[in-house]
Order: sequence, then structure tokens, then C-alpha cells
Amino acid sequence: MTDSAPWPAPTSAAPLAATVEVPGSKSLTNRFLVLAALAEAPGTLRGALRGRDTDLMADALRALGTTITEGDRPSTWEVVPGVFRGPARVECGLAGTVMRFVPAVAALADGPVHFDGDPGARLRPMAPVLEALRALGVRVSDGASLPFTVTGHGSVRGGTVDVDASASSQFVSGLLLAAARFDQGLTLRHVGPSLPSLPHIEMTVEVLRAAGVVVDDSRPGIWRVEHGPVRARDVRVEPDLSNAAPFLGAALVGGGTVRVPGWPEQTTQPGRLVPGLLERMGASVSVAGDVLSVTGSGEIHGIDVDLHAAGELTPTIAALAALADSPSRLRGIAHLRGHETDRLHALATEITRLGGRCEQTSDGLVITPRPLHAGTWETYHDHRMATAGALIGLRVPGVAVVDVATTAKTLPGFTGMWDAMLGGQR
Ligand SMILES: O=C(O)C1=C[C@@H](OP(=O)(O)O)[C@@H](O)[C@H](O)C1
Ligand SMILES: C=C(OP(=O)(O)O)C(=O)O
Repeated sequence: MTDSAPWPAPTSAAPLAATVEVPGSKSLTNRFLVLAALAEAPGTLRGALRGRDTDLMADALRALGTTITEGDRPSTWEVVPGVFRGPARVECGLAGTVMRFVPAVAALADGPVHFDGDPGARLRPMAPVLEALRALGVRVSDGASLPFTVTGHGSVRGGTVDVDASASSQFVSGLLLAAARFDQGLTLRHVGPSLPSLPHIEMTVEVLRAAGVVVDDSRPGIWRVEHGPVRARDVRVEPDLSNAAPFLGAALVGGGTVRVPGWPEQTTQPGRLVPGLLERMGASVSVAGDVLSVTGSGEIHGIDVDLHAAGELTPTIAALAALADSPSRLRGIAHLRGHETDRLHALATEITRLGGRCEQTSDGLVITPRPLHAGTWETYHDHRMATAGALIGLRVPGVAVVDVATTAKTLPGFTGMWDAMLGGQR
């Protein structure tokens, strides 16, 4: 994958006039898959994302005994729950959702389930999930990161557990998703300094409730999931609003308008913050029915923003900030050092390589725009580094994005979508 020639990012020659259909949300697809596997009867996902992360999730659940088949189209998945069993092997790739959501499901299996992933996955924080499972009476091999083995005996006691989720909200989500199947349910208390990505935890609570699970989240930092059945559902997955961000951001860079249909009126996705962020950076935003339109003039303003709740938007905002007419400060995102790569280091290195100024702080980035020049944009196996490089290349001629295929993690066919967006130029 990394051997192919870097992708010459196209520049935009004229104002954009494009409508971009964005595939389903990674975060929702993988939550719905897990809940469908835990459910008491067969269910269906429609509009599911088919990307590396979601295919890995489907394969992981299949390995544990779930039957998952394609329906009338690739984005439809029929899920028939089975009895979870080991021995099994789970390949996590670089997917945080797979490595953090599946261990608690594997704990319900009878037999050993071995987890491993990409070399980069072995560097991602995992310890709080493994320690929590041990505290709940589950046998987990020694160690604090991938690879590891979870050896269940067909049930999990559950009860109360303290988790430091300051490095990732996924530690909380992963335990809550399976908790209704624990004998005593689960009370989870976050005990760390701060909790990132709260919208993603709200998303977990919302999908659990929609599946009939009783969740009490009335006390900040504490969640109670009652033992009980997980109802089977026929669900439609919203478009991935975080993946819409680079396309909508392109309207600011190239000028013109980009529209994304299917924009939900209400959503727990952190990408709901995208229109407001782009507005602050100079865009005008409108909604007609379910179509979100972002219009830019080509002028981009710097922004001072805390992205703690929506860290996955950082690469897009950082790319725009590098092209802005004033400095930006992105705060509250120290946990991005444990994402697909150390995103603060990666963004600072690549923006600097193109002649820009991007400094790391203890919890974020300070970006001072400077004229940028042609060069290579490394992506570090990070899908959002690749889309960030494409955004910069829209304005700066001669940007070559290394391993653009890494976008397949959540956005297969990205370069075709990007070209099609530019094909809509007036
Ligand atoms: O639960 C989820 O689906 C996610 C939670 C967030 O993780 P962190 O809390 O580790 O940032 C987010 O960045 C990631 O892209 C998806
Ligand atoms: C952090 C991300 O992914 P993951 O689900 O692998 O944590 C992301 O998609 O930005």
C-alpha cells in the first residue's frame, strides 16, 4: 500500500460547485454492528460505511460467532447474532473502535480470543480497557497494549469499575456497549483528569437506549448500564460528518460552494460542529431540507478553538489554518498523540516541511500562516492526514500526498470523490 507513488493533489482552478455524497459514519456503523451482534434477534444496518475499520469490525464479530452478510447492496448488512465463542483471532488494523469495543464482547465468549493489529496499533493506549476487564473478573493476558488475549468463560460478572479515560473516550464506549450483557450490568466511573470526545460517549448512550438498554448518565463522569436484553433493530446510518469536513473545507480553500446531502437535523456526531467552525473561519453556511451548503470566498480566517470534544476534526482545521490570513490556536487535544499517529507531531512536521509554521504546545498546535511551497506530505497511515494534505494541495501547487490509499480506513474511493468534487468547478 505504501509503495505506490505519492498522489499529486489537484489544485482548484475555479470556484467549486459540487454536491458530495458522504458514506456512512464509521462511529455509528461500528456501534450498530456491535449492538446487532449482542442483540436477541437478527437486525439490519443500512447506509453502513464500508471501509477498512468497519470491515475489520464485521470480521471481528464474525470470528466470535456472529453471522454478517451483505444485503441488497454493499452498504446493507444483515446481522444474525450467535453464541460468542473462542478460540478466535481479532485483527484490529489501526481501528480504535475495534481494539477498544471488541474486547468486552470477547469477554462474553467461551474461550481465548487473541487481538493484534498494525504495528502502529500496538502503540495506541489500551491499558484502561484491559485493566477494567481484569477488575470485572475477566482473564486478560499480561501487558498493557496490543497484542493481548481475552479468555472468557461465557459470562461476565460486571459491577462497578473505575476507568481513566483521559486518553480516549473509546475506553468508556467499549465497556458500556457490552455492559447490558454483563450479569450485574455496569457502573463505570471516569477517574482521570479530563474526558475527550464527549459527543462520542453521548452517541454510545443514545444507540444503547435506542436498543432498549437502560442507561443512567445523569451524573457527570458516571454511567450506569442495567443488565437486560439488547433489542434487534433495522437502522439507517447517518453520513460521516467528520469525513464531510475536508470536502466542506474545500469550499473555503477554493471558493465556491460544496453541498452535502443527508445532513442530520439532530446528531451525536462531533462533526455537527463543522458548520460552526467553518463559519468562524470565513464560510457562509446554509441548510435547505437535509442539504448543508458551505460557501467560501477563498479567504480563510484563523481560529482559536478548543477541539477537546471533536479531536478527529483537527487535521482538517489545521490544514485550513495553515492557509488562513491570521494565526490559529487549536487547544484541548493532547490525546491526539495516541490517535492513528501522534497527530500533533505529524501535522507540525508536515506543515513545516511545506514552509509553514506550526508549533506543538502541551495540548495542541499554534499555526502561523506563511506562504507554502510544493513538497511531499507524509501521512503516517492516518486517513485524516491524507485528507488534510489534499486540502492544502488544493491551494498549493505540487503537494504530493504519500500513501493516499490510507484513506480507505474510513473513506475508500477518496481520490475519486475529490476529483469529482473538482469536476464540478464552474
Ligand atoms: O468512539 C468513537 O467512535 C470515536 C471516538 C473518538 O476517539 P478518542 O476519544 O480516542 O479521540 C474519535 O476521535 C474517534 O475517531 C472515534
Ligand atoms: C481517531 C480516529 O480513529 P479511531 O477510531 O481509530 O480512534 C479517527 O478516525 O480520527
